[in-house]
Amino acid sequence: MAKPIKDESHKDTSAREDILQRLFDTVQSRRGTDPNLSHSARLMARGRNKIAQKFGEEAVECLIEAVNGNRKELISESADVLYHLIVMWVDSGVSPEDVWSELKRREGVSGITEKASRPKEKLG
Ligand SMILES: N=c1c2ncn([C@@H]3O[C@H](COP(=O)(O)OP(=O)(O)OP(=O)(O)O)[C@@H](O)[C@H]3O)c2ncn1[C@@H]1O[C@H](COP(=O)(O)O)[C@@H](O)[C@H]1O
Repeated sequence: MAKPIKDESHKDTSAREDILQRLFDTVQSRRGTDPNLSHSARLMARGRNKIAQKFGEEAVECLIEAVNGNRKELISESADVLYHLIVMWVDSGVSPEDVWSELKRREGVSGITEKASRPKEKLG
């Protein structure tokens, strides 16, 4: 039998948001600095397509580790994905608060309920 659903939305997530916020602030501070001294600066200097390509590559590496059941490597690749996602946010002018707000807006709404409420596509 499936486990009952628990509401976890009351839990304090500030520590998790903190490290991502700090990483975001660091990457943002690297914008326009010497690409020889900062990997983030080098990546942003190479442009949005390169940033997106690197994010995609890291995401694929991450899913390969998940599919293969390699927990340790999945953790490492997940950190790479989050770093490259943050570089993409900085480059695109998206702040962590923008994303947290969207997640907060969705809190408590089951994906199943949300999907069922979408307008049905007309056939034919
Ligand atoms: N979390 C990370 C992080 N994760 C991965 N990487 C780097 O990402 C690079 C990925 O290497 P790849 O060979 O895959 O990519 P590439 O060098 O772009 O090469 P190509 O694929 O284009 O050939 C490596 O150099 C990693 O060290 C990171 N670089 C920086 N950070 C964080 O960002 C902060 C600022 O770093 P700098 O911008 O370098 O000062 C650091 O203090 C860290 O907290």
